[in-house]
Amino acid sequence: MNAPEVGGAVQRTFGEPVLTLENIGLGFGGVKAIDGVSFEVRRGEIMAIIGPNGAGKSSMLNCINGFYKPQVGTITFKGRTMPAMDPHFAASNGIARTFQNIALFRGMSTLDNLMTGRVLKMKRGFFWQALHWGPAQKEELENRAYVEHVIDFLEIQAIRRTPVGRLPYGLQKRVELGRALAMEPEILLLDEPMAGMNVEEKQDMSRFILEVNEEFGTTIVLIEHDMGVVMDISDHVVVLDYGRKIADGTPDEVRANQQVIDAYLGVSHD
Ligand SMILES: Nc1ncnc2c1ncn2[C@@H]1O[C@H](COP(=O)(O)OP(=O)(O)OP(=O)(O)O)[C@@H](O)[C@H]1O
Repeated sequence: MNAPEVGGAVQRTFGEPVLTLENIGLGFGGVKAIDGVSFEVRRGEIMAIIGPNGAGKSSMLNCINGFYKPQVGTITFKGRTMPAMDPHFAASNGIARTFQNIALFRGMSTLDNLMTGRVLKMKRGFFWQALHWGPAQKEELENRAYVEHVIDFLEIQAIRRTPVGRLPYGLQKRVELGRALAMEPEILLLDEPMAGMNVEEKQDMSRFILEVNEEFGTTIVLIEHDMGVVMDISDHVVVLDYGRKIADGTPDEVRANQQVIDAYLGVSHD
């Protein structure tokens, strides 16, 4: 990745596509949630999917992590071209996800929630874990060390033992990001990471997303309605409207696109 200065703004360029979606079509009964959408996600970029409510953004993330199966099109990931993503293949090959509505274990501590993000990394079976001995103990220590690293990185040391249900909303969102990071993702899917946050919480979350991208080299695909945030942190923006792609480019290109202004940017939304 390099970052030449272009007209004062830093324009980053990226390597090969890490994920390719081609002509994706997904319907629910008579509703076409996604209609012939294609795009590429390049390694190391921060990509945003934007568009009005019901445009198909969450459905798109659900196709990427294998939660939904498109009826049309292909997804290419890790050299495999598939009609639909297999959820286990996605998770075990580094696609992690956060949700629009926080999906944490509310009664469990921050630390324990983050440890659940390590489950796919645990190679030793239940027998060894139960014995808490030998290879299983070593593995647990390694997993714990990685989680501690994530806790330090997200500056949540003070809430490590707090049940997440007792935390304010902004911190719960940060813990959810932490659990996804604990999976050591190659691609991180964030569904409205700033929804419901105040200005200060949004600034913190933006900073963490940029730092995750920078320090862990994680490719990020996010859905977000706050256009200030999207235009500030994204390298690449795809715009959906009624399930169709209406624009695909840099934030500047998308901001200047008349169809995008008419469908989304020019109207009020939250
Ligand atoms: N599981 C489902 N069953 C039936 N219809 C669905 C399902 N998931 C999504 N849809 C429909 O597909 C369309 C696209 O929804 P989707 O949630 O992907 O849009 P979105 O752009 O993420 O919207 P928002 O910004 O409101 O979250 C909508 O008409 C929605 O009602």
